[in-house]
Amino acid sequence: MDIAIIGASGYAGGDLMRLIALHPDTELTCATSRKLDGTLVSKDQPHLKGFVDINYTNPDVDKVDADVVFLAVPHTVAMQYAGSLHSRGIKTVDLSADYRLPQPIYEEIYGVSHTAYFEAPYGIPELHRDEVKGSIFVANPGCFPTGAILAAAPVADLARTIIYDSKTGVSGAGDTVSETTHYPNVADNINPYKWTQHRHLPEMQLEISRLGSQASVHFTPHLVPVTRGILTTAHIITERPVTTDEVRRRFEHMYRNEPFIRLQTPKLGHVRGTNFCDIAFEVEEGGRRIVAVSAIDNLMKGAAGQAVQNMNIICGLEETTGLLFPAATP
Ligand SMILES: NC(=O)C1=CN([C@@H]2O[C@H](COP(=O)(O)OP(=O)(O)OC[C@H]3O[C@@H](n4cnc5c(N)ncnc54)[C@H](OP(=O)(O)O)[C@@H]3O)[C@@H](O)[C@H]2O)C=CC1
Ligand SMILES: CC(=O)N[C@@H](CCC(=O)OP(=O)(O)O)C(=O)O
Repeated sequence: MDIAIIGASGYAGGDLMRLIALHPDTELTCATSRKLDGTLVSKDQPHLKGFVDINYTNPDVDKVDADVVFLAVPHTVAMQYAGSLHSRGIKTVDLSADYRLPQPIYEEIYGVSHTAYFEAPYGIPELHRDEVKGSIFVANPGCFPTGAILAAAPVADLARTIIYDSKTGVSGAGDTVSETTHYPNVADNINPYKWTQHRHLPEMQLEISRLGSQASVHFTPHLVPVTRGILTTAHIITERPVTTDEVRRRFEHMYRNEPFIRLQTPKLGHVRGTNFCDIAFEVEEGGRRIVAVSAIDNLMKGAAGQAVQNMNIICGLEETTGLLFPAATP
């Protein structure tokens, strides 16, 4: 299958190229960057030398001819491309936020009018596999929501309140340097940000309610001095006392056939560079609080890895193709 990546020079685009190069059924035929138009990809991303030997091109979406297109451009930009791809029936996985939310919520949170809205499945395959399967356009979820939703999903309907506390690596901010991501401001530091109103909160709220839960959902992210990874601690306050056995049964049942969910102590080093989401939980004495923790790589299960998982599904391939490998650790 021919693959085009719009926004290939970014962090998510870079990981997509790595995965597409190793995938047995795909060939990268188009990798776009406006700033690097005409440059050999491996000159910009030397780790891909020997794996990707095409030049970046300027994006011209009406001329994109591929079996699958990945949109790895910022939110509000993806919608400029999505309408044309959708109407031409080209299979697309959008890594931006442009199709993750109902239009009115999107417009309120992102402060823009949506110019090419249509409904798309929310691409967490573990929760929406059948919808993804029947679609040609998938909204790949946000990185924080992926880890947060998977941590609480098996017990969401038991919850009265869910409080998410996440620690994220700096690559989540993309490859643009800002004061927040400047090395001396990140190193040896932990910085909370958007304490109560992060733009990913509505994604979490919506998915938790789709799981049959009335819980109120809260979220605070922290920037930590690592490059990749998100560790999320979910404090799940329950409506009634629960037991460890009951909670264990729920986690084991929901994730019994999921190749990318591993029920084991979550550590960033064990998922780095991979599409795995590691999850563990503990029930507080008295059974009124479940502490569930997840670890993902924000650029993999949080972006490019999950996008390839979704591509495999919409293309009728084995879901794990090109994605089953362990982390390099330590
Ligand atoms: N980083 C992460 O952990 C995650 C990122 N995402 C999402 O994936 C997408 C890409 O993120 P990330 O790789 O971090 O971002 P980067 O800033 O690292 O890369 C953005 C890419 O988009 C291109 N681009 C930017 N503006 C435009 C434009 N107006 N038209 C065409 N191309 C454009 C850039 O190249 P050029 O400017 O040269 O054209 C570059 O290739 C975003 O929507 C992001 O929110 C999702 C989950 C996690
Ligand atoms: C560290 C950092 O800045 N992280 C980003 C989220 C990562 C991301 O890319 O968000 P999407 O998945 O919606 O694209 C943030 O907090 O806004």
